[in-house]
Amino acid sequence: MGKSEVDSMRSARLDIRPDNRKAWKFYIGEANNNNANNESRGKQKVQQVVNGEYPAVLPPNMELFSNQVAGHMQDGINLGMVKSRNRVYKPITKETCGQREIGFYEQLKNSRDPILLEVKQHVPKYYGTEMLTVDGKQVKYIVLDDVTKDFKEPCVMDIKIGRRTYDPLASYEKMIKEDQKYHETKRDLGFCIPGFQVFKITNGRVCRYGKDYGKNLNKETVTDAFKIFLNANTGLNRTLVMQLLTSLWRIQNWARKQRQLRLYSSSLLLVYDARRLRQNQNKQQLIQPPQEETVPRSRPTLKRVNSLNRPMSIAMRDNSGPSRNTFSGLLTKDGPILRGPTSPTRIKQFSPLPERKSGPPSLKRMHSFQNNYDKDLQSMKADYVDILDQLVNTRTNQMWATVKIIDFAHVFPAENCDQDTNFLEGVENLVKIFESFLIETDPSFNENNTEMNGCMGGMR
Ligand SMILES: Nc1ncnc2c1ncn2[C@@H]1O[C@H](COP(=O)(O)OP(=O)(O)OP(=O)(O)O)[C@@H](O)[C@H]1O
Ligand SMILES: O=P(O)(O)O[C@@H]1[C@H](O)[C@H](O)[C@@H](OP(=O)(O)O)[C@H](OP(=O)(O)O)[C@H]1O
Repeated sequence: MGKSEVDSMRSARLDIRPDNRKAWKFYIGEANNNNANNESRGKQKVQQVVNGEYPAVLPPNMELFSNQVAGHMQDGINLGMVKSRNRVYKPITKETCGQREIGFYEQLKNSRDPILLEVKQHVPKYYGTEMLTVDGKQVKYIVLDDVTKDFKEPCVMDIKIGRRTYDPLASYEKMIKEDQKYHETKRDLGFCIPGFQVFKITNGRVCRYGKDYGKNLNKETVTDAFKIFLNANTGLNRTLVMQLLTSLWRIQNWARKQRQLRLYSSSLLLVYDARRLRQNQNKQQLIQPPQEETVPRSRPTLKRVNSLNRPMSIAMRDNSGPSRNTFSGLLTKDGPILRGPTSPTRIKQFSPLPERKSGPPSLKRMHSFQNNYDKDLQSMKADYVDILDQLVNTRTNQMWATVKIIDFAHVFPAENCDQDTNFLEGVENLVKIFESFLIETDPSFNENNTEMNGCMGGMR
């Protein structure tokens, strides 16, 4: 995104004086650091700035959830998410949708079905429902684990999955209304971005981007949105991208297998801790030689990699090679599962805190771009395994980024036992974008990319 675009969006910044009655969902720009985890801040202020800017009269120990980035907010008409300690409370305002969502969580709670047991790992923990008195009215809430609870500076992005975001019972008007929203990204990518917040690692300020920003994105500018979210202005962080991809690959793998659900209008919630990112970046700066620090990581030459068709998802590519041992997209606590010619195999026994013997994976493209590129991806994958090993198999507190599936208000049973392509395609496109970021974080990417640009100009 160019500076002028950022500036023009900044001009849309919302005045956060108490008498301002606009919801922050229209807000784009910087706000005070009103991190909900920062208990020293006044509750009243948090309630004014976030979640629709309408303070609600809440039960004691409850407050508006300041890390809510999308969905229905406290705005004078709708109720927003509230929180208490480590739990968030989602109000049931539409009876049918609410019952459907409760039904889904209850089904997960009681099921022994392997597919449901697997997806349970990717949804927030469910604590049942509770009645609360809000603004003098009795309201039923779904109680969930707050997925931002362990993060000091939670960066949160809501990505609504699917070209189609209405369910089979939607009215004609609802279908039209949904199809008109976030039109370009839904049509071209199968997902849209209704909102996100990011703590800038450079100054600790929180920036929020609402639905109006998301509705104007297209398949090119969506990359800018991700880079803003990932704090990439000082360079994309490889560990961050890898952690998010680890979750995304697992969700993708589940979505490829499952044949029993249709997830309409569900979201993937990407969360990470900017505090940990800052620490990680600082550590990197101490280890890396100074000249590497000055090399810009993101260059305009990324177009080829960012194409939705290329590269194919690494995990998808793996599934297509019957004669090779390849990453299946399935990670277990014992490490990634590889798919061989006959049966799934585990490529290596992971030991805690392994040492990387060689340097980071690199792309080498000397002659044919196509051939070497494919091989490069394969060999890079072996190196990713080392990183995955560190991320997945060691202490969980080393994880400071994850992805959860949320919002099951429009979940339906699958009628013909086939894939939920509407959900799957959105996830796969998202995975491809993050895989392109992973390649971009390869230390030798820029070097090789520059080499390639000399002889491959026509390819872009
Ligand atoms: N378990 C959770 N932990 C942390 N934040 C959450 C959690 N669940 C939801 N949120 C926050 O609340 C927002 C809205 O959640 P959700 O999509 O479930 O609500 P909704 O009102 O049904 O949304 P929509 O208007 O898209 O139907 C999310 O974007 C996210 O910021
Ligand atoms: O992103 P936007 O522009 O806010 O669009 C809203 C979004 O699609 C919600 O998912 C939807 O709620 P449901 O999922 O409950 O249908 C809501 O419908 P609503 O206006 O009927 O509440 C839409 O307005």
